Amino acid sequence: MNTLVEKDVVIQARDLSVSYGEKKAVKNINLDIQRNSVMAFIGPSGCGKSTFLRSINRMNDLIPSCKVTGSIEIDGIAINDPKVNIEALREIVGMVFQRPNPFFKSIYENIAFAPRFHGIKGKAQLDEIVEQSLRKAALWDEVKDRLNASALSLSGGQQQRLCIARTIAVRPSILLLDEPASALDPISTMKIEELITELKEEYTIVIVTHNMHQAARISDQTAFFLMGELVEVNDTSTLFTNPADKKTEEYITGRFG
Ligand SMILES: Nc1ncnc2c1ncn2[C@@H]1O[C@H](COP(=O)(O)OP(=O)(O)OP(=O)(O)O)[C@@H](O)[C@H]1O
Repeated sequence: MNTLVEKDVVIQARDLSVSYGEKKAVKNINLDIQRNSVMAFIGPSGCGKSTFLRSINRMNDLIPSCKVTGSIEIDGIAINDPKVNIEALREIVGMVFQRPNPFFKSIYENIAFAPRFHGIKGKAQLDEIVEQSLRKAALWDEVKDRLNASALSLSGGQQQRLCIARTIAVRPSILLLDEPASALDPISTMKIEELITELKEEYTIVIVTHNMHQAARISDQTAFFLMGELVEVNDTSTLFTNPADKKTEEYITGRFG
C-alpha cells in the first residue's frame, strides 16, 4: 500500500549473513530500521541476535573466525566497504553491553575520556559534555556532587547509565544495546527502560532483550529471530497480539525458548 510519508529508514540490511568458521550464525537477513525508533530483537538463546547487532557497528571484525556477507547500509553508506573508517562508524553507532563496563576511573573521566581523545581539551567544554551526557542518561542528579568519585562506587544500574552516558558523549546517532538491563534489579531496569523511551527522541535504538515484556513495553518494532533466521518483523503491538508466523506465536506464548 502506498503511504503519504515514506518511512525514514536509517539502517538497511540486505541478504546479511554472518558465519563463525563453518557455522552460519545469521542467515540472509533483510531488515529496515527506522530513525528515532526502538527496534527490539527477540528470540531464543543462540539464535543470532547479538551477532546481528554487532554487525551494525562492525564489532564482529574483532572476531577472527567471523565472516560477514551481504550488506548493511547506514544512511545509504555501505558500512562493510573497506574504505569505511571503523572508528568513525563506531562513533556514529555506539554500543552498550550486558554487563556495565565503566573504566576504572572517576565518573567525570569516564565521560570526558573519549571527547578529550578526539581533541576537546577545554575544561569548560568538557564540563558541559559531561553534564549534558549525564543528564541525557538520567544520572546527573544522582552523581553531580561526586563526579570525582570512582565509577566503581556506583550501583550496577548507575554504572549502566554511566556507560550509556559515556556512549552518548561522542554524539552517536544510533545506540546498540545488548541486553542492557539483564544484569540489573527491577528498579534499575525500570530506569533504563524509561531512559530508552526518552532517548529515542534523539537516537535510533536497537536493543537485544530476552525479556518479552520489556520488548513489548519499550519498542516500536520487534524482530523475532530463530536459528539465525529472521522469522518475522512487525510493529511491536501487532507482533505480540497478532503474529503472522506460527513460530512467533509459539515463542511469545512460551511454548519454546
Ligand atoms: N565469537 C564466537 N565464536 C564462535 N561462535 C560464536 C561466537 N559468538 C556467537 N557464536 C555462535 O553464533 C550463534 C549465535 O550466537 P549469538 O550470541 O549471536 O546469539 P544470541 O541470540 O544473541 O544468543 P543469547 O541470547 O544467548 O545471547 C550461536 O550458535 C553461538 O554459539
